[in-house]
Order: sequence, then structure tokens, then C-alpha cells
Amino acid sequence: MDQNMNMIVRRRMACVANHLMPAGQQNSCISVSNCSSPMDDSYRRTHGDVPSHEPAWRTVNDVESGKEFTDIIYEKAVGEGIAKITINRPDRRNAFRPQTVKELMRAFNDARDDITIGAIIFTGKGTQAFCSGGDQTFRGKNGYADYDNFGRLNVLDLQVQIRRLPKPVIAMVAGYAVGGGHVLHMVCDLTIAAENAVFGQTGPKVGSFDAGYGASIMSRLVGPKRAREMWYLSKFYTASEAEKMGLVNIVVPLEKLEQETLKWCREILRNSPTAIRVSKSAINAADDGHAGLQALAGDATLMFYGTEEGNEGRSSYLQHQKPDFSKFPRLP
Ligand SMILES: CC(C)(COP(=O)(O)OP(=O)(O)OC[C@H]1O[C@@H](n2cnc3c(N)ncnc32)[C@H](O)[C@@H]1OP(=O)(O)O)[C@@H](O)C(=O)NCCC(=O)NCCSC(=O)CCC(=O)c1ccccc1C(=O)O
Repeated sequence: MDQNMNMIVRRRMACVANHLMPAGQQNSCISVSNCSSPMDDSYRRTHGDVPSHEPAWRTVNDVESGKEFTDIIYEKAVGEGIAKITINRPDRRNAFRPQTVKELMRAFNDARDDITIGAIIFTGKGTQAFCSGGDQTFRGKNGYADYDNFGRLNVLDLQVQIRRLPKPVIAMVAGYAVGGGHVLHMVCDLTIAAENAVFGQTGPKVGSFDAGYGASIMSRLVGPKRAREMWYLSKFYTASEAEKMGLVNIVVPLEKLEQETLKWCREILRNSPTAIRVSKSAINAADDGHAGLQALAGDATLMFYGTEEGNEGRSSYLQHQKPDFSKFPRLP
């Protein structure tokens, strides 16, 4: 065995041994993303390493006003399939008001419809907070003041939009992800956290709760006992505690947060978009009931429309002819 091979085998064995250790005793400097499996090595020989350059970000305007957004920053990486949506209210720890949520929904909608985009980063401006939930200064007697001062919980529509969006949404969390901001990171597909990230629910302390995704998705992620603890006690958890609880995918030093998140996005972008789309809807399907099945089934119909068999029906109808489905195999 030459020296190089020897080193690779030893590194791999250390890596496997590390993953077999109980969570608390793992060596944190050997992160999953640094591990290389035999499959990784063979893949890498063909595809090369994931690029690590700084992207050139282009700011995207609000379609509604034609100007830059006020509460968020919406960017796309030039020549890459990555969009970045940033809550831009750092002096409020990126708390959202109804206007923020409306802008977020327009940006997520654009990223969904843009066929060049394959991964969406969701983050907060600065290093102190991802999002601190609903802006309490906008909370009237009926909830968050919206049209004619009528309380409306429009963040729930945003949660559903992220959950159903057929592309991965990756929460990039530095600082606080608390209250409704914690629910927002939970509905994302993946969470990359900086070492300074802090997670938790605050609702019971300020007279609020999220009995929808905030309860059910959390319970799936951390288990019902921990979910009860998070809601009943409203404690805060460090990034490493959150990682052990299954709330986040990886914890990295703050200065590496964006670099690591981009690496995950670029890795995703090298894979089949349809496989990722269907995996997302399949993973959500059982939990999301009829709505989940509808999303998964919609993916099946979308793919079927692209087949010869699907087009036989369409073209025959348009030509006023009988379709000939007999030429298609009845697959076992
Ligand atoms: C996030 C903190 C722990 C950060 O603490 P710290 O770093 O010490 O900073 P502060 O000095 O506290 O904050 C700086 C500055 O920001 C203001 N601020 C921070 N968070 C908010 C906020 N959420 N609303 C309004 N303002 C905020 C803070 O007042 C300071 O301002 P100054 O003028 O400088 O004093 C800490 O800030 C903190 O605990 N914040 C509150 C967290 C919180 O309780 N959030 C609300 C939870 S409830 C919620 O989000 C419900 C909304 C929701 O999603 C929902 C879900 C389900 C159904 C319905 C709904 C719905 O829409 O209601």
C-alpha cells in the first residue's frame, strides 16, 4: 500500500470510528461534510471537488414596486443556481412584521418560478440573529396589524410556502433563531448553524404559541418529550445542543457559515433536480396528509406528462383521433 493510500485508509477508519461514538463524545473537528467515503472518492474522481469560490451576488428587485425590497434582501448568485433571501431588520434582531412576510413570500415565489435556481438560502442580516419571530411592536390586540389594522397571521402562509416549495430551502443561522424565527428555520429543509447560534421558542413568555408546524414539525425533529420541554419551559439551546437534538444539520465556526452553506448548495446542485424535488415531497408526504400526497402525486403527474404515453393522449385528443395506448408496455 503506498503512503497516500495508507493515509486515506487511516483517515477513513478514524472517521468511521468517530461516527460510531456516542453523539456527545464525537470529535467535532471531524464533521460529516469532511468525511470521505469510498463512494465520495469515486464520485470526486469524475466530478472534482465542490467549488469554493465567492459567488457574485446580484440583487433582485421587488416585482411589486420595481425597487429594492425594504425589509429583505433578495439576491441570486451570478451563473449559479443559488438564491439568497435575507431578513434585513438587524436592529430588531430580524423580527418580522407583516410587510417582511409579504416580501419574503414574493421572493420565495420568484425563486420557485426561476428555473435556473436549484437551492435557496434563507438567512438574517448580521451575525446576531437569524430571526427573533414576530415583531411585538406590530402586535395589536388582534395579532399582527395588517390591512386596516386587522390582525392576520401571514407567517403561516410563508411556512406552508417553504414546506411545499419544490426546491431545497437551507436556513443559514447565525445568532438567535427564536420564537416564530425558530419555526421558520424548522420548516426549512436543512439548517446550517454558526457556533454562536441560539435556538428556542419564546411564545409562552410573550403570550403566543404555534400549534401548527411549530408544534408538529418540532415534535418530529426532536421527539415529543423534547418538544414539550422546548414549549413548556421556553429555554434557549446552544448550536451544539441543537445539533444533538436533531434541529440542525451541522455547526460551523461563524466565519465559515456562508462558505459551508454554499458548499452544501453546490453539492445539491450537482445532483438530479427531479430526484431532489421528489425526495422533498416524499419526505413530507406522510406528515402533511392530503396536502403532502397531493404534492408528491403532482410530481408524478408532472413527470408523466413528459412521457410518450402521456403525449399519446394529448396529441390524439387534439387531432380528434383515438389514442393508441396498446403500444405502451404494461410494466410489471
Ligand atoms: C432575540 C433576543 C433574545 C435577543 O436579545 P439581545 O441580543 O439581548 O437583544 P435585545 O436588546 O433584546 O434586542 C435588540 C432590539 O431588538 C428588539 N427586538 C428583538 N426581538 C424583537 C421582537 N420579536 N419584536 C420586536 N422587537 C424585538 C428589542 O426590543 C431591542 O430593541 P431596542 O429598541 O433596542 O430595545 C431578544 O431580543 C428577545 O427575546 N426577543 C423577543 C423574542 C420573542 O419573544 N419573539 C416573539 C415570539 S412570538 C412569535 O414570534 C409569534 C409569531 C408567529 O410566528 C406565529 C406563529 C403561529 C401562529 C401565529 C403566529 C403569528 O403570526 O402570531
